[in-house]
Amino acid sequence: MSSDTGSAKSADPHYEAFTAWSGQQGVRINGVQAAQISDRGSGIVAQRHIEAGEELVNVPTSTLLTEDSLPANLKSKFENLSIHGLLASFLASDYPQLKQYKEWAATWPTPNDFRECMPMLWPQSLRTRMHVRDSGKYACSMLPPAIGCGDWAHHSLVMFREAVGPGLLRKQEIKFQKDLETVQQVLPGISLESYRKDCLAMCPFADLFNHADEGCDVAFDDIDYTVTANRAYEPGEEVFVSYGSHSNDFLLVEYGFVLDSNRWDYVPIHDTLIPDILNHKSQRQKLDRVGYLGNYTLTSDGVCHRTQVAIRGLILDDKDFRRFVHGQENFDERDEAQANEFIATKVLQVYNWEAEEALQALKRVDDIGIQVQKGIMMKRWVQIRNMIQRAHRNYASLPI
Ligand SMILES: C[S@@+](CC[C@H](N)C(=O)[O-])C[C@H]1O[C@@H](n2cnc3c(N)ncnc32)[C@H](O)[C@@H]1O
Repeated sequence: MSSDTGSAKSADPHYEAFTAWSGQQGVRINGVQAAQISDRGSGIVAQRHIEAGEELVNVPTSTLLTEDSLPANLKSKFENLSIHGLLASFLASDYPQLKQYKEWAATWPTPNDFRECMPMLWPQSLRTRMHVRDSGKYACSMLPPAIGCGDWAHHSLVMFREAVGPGLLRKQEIKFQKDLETVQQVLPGISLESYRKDCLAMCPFADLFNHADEGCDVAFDDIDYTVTANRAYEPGEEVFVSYGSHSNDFLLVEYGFVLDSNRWDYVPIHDTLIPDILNHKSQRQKLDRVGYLGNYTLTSDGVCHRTQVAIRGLILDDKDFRRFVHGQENFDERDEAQANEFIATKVLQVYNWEAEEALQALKRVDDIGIQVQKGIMMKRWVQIRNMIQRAHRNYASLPI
């Protein structure tokens, strides 16, 4: 499930039975149906012309599978378990209450679907590689920096690894591991594979909508969950909702796919600023005092304003720095050129080098069992490289 250019065909019989079952639970479905979409499993398509503002799906809140719908004797067994953990324990268990979701469960992703798309389940050969440098061999990440743990291969960053916090994947793994340990103490027989089918709340039928960076309107209260058309749709067209304003790195770690076109996409560039800016106490304090410490990002349009401030902290004297922060800068071409030079060489060239290296290393991965995973990762690195190269045009006259 890796792209947003899929084509639709009718869903298999499981989905017909699930649609009928959803109707029996009180779910109203209007003008849309489940369909199989290449590269993203199932999805929802328009059955007929749909007008903007039409209600497409209405799900009674009482039919959602949430913490509240779990058996009391399951919940009472656990303290400090996340909702994800509780739901996963229920789905992995043999509680008789599970039987009522039989038609729904037949449409859930298989363990193999998870193995293919969720980085948490990818083998080490796709996560880490050894990088040889004059002074030795380093284990570095093949995952994009936002996802991995700061294990960059670039020489300017190797010595600052410790300063880089855990990436999105590591944070997810820490949470997962903590929940799993709690669950295994209480239910020692639980299988890891079934437990991994993780969730927060499950919403019958509406969960079939795939994500786009802009989608239908979703409203939710104590009574119902409704999806309303944000624009007109033609028959056969896929109808999306938005899971949130997420970057592709986040979508990859949490949902197992990246969008081809994502207006919310960015990459964090904190790490690349560590050697020159963030590793120096006085610079950190200076930025902290004005509220500009951390959260530095890059999009195809260039670095964010916070990054510009961080770099000005390095190249301007205190007086000019304060003026810059307050938007009263005395524009000086030399300062601008110095900042551009810093961005082009210290941020973008470093990141571009990392992307090229990771792509080369990924090309060499020839394990036949992980070609889908490799494809997703290469796609993400190519996106990152393109983002860097487009941004670079703003700061240098020659291409990277
Ligand atoms: C809520 S489900 C949507 C229904 C799902 N496609 C299915 O077959 O059951 C979310 C999952 O669908 C897939 N997905 C959603 N939007 C996608 C997209 N734009 N491109 C690729 N996969 C997508 C991802 O695997 C994601 O974890």
